[in-house]
Amino acid sequence: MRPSLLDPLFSPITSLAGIGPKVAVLIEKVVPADLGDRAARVGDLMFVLPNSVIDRRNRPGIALSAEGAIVTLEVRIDRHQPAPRGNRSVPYRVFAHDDTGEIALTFFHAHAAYLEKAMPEGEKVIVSGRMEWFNGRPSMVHPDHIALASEADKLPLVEPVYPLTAGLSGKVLRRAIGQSLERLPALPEWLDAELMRRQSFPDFTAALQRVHNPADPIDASPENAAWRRLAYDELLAGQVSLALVRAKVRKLHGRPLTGDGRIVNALRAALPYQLTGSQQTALEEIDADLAKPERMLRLLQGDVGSGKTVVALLAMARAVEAGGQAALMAPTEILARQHMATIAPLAERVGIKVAVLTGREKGRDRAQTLAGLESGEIDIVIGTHALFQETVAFRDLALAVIDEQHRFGVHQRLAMNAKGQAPDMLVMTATPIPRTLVLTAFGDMDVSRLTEKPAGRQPIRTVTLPLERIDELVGRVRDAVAEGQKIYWICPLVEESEEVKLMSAEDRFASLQPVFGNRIGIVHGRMKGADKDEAMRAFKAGETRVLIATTVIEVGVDVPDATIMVIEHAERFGLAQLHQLRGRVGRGSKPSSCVLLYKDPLGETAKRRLSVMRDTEDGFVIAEEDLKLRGEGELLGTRQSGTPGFQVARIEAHADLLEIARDDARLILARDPELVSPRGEALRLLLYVFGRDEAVRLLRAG
Ligand SMILES: Nc1ncnc2c1ncn2[C@@H]1O[C@H](COP(=O)(O)OP(=O)(O)OP(=O)(O)O)[C@@H](O)[C@H]1O
Repeated sequence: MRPSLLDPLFSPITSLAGIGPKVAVLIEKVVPADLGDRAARVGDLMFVLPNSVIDRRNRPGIALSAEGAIVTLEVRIDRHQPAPRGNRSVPYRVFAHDDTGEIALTFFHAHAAYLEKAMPEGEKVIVSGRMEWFNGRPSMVHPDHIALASEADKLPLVEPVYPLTAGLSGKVLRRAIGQSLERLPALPEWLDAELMRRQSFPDFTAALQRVHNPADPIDASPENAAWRRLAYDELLAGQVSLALVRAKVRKLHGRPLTGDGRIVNALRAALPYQLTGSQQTALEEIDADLAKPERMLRLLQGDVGSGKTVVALLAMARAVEAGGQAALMAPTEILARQHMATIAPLAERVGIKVAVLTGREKGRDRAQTLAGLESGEIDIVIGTHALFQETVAFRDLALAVIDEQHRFGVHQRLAMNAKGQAPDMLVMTATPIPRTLVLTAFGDMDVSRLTEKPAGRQPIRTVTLPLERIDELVGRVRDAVAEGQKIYWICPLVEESEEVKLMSAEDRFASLQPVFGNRIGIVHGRMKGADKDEAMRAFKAGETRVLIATTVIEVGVDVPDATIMVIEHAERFGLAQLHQLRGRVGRGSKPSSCVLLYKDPLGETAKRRLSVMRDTEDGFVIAEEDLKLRGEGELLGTRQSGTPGFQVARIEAHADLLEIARDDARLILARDPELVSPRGEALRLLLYVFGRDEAVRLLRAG
């Protein structure tokens, strides 16, 4: 049971002043925690850390302020010049001066009453914002801060800048974060005093305060002791939790799984292709693990399109051959059904019975599947997380395959499994993460890598095209359809509150339908499950040739004869996502291409991302570039800043802490395996603070 001390951090953010359900949805987008199905909590807000700071200590005076610089000015207000009635293009101007010169403070669509109150004529006022020159005269358009000189202490000197999303203002977010810090209870120290001294770590609360209320820009940087302290806490929580999971998982006895090869060989013979060398090697490694009496905990890592599914299938076939059952858990419903569609025909040819189980299976079908799993009549079940969350009883689950694609946080699921039966575990990931990250995200699992693509694949030709030239593109797509090709056309998710006008998937569908008639389909997240299935089926079968889609198709969708991928507003997507999306084509033997449609003007980071995409198809190279470009925070709706799987730690800045945390965790658990000493008790709190509840539950009296 979670100590009630922590309750304030676990209440929903809507319990904060000024946060209604709508704002809450926006805040959930910038919260770095992997929220999964849950709503954001007050405690998640503490870890929304600044991307950068604005230094407002620069007070050069009007005449000496450089154009474009952020400055703070103490001025006397001379005169208000309201905008003329009925002409909204002329701004409201406030003229003011200091000892060095004069300035015009400019406001569009201004609220006159507010401005008069904030800047009374004749008064001294402090304004802070970006200096501009207009018609040769100093001006400031919409100062960020305005305060009477007598209330100067209300102005932040160094202001943190947080990641934002359309519709969410920095002010609202800052207030919410401020409230979360106020609710933080006094917590006992969980770190070793000697380590804190050596690293100059402040205590947890002080560290959060310093990062959110920097007195100097350095206070809010990841290299600073305050941020490093928080990163260390997170890494330690991760390492302790992994160590706990591992200890429990390994304790549960496994059993050797071997077979006579009858089913596996028949399956291999039924495949329409030869396995690649690395598929072959991965299977040998898996077979060797399965044959051992200990439990298998293996990660199968392979870039998009490298052919992980068939490896999973053959591993599951081995488990079945050995007399057990197997389960495959997919990250999305579409993917679960797709796996079902590819696996079922092959499996049935060799006498394996397969069923699908997701939240959508209801009534008699569901009851039948559940009964089949319990009796052992069903050999392999494919589903979503519903598989493990519910009380699905197996006769004898021998192997669980978890298709993580590019999600992280697998040890929650491992922990869940540590309680029940003790199946061998194979985790599949398409994220080409560097070794250090494998260690932190997955612990010391054994790793198999698919390093080559199936034979006969051709490179994908990637081009970038400005949105204005969309007509040319439509012409080319029309030709491609006439030749019998299949085209994905991806549109970004659009929020209702979005100010910038973007084409949504539905708008794009409507605009292209006159061109393509009944050869065009659409699939997006808000459609009903059955409609999504139908759209995918029609595209797969070739009834539709152009599929307009949102990123619901990003993960793992496999239509091998699709050859063109159009990504609209490519500048809005992260590199990892672009790579995943592009990986939907180039999966067969025909040449494929990817068109990145972008809207000018492109920011520096976006430009860089698109050029990386043009230059390489190598997932590892892309992952590394991605890490470098992260944190620049110009993306919408995606958690961009930081290292995937972490809220606070940045692998570039904190890699040195990782090893220390790992050794620390080992030492702690060697001395106090159930975390019952005073420090152990404090560490339990740390685990909760970083969302490692599953790990605490594995402890005695957890
Ligand atoms: N050895 C092989 N030779 C030829 N084709 C193969 C081979 N292995 C797999 N394939 C085919 O390659 C395609 C991609 O395989 P699969 O869907 O398993 O990829 P994946 O690794 O899951 O990639 P992603 O992460 O992009 O979903 C499938 O159409 C599959 O049938």
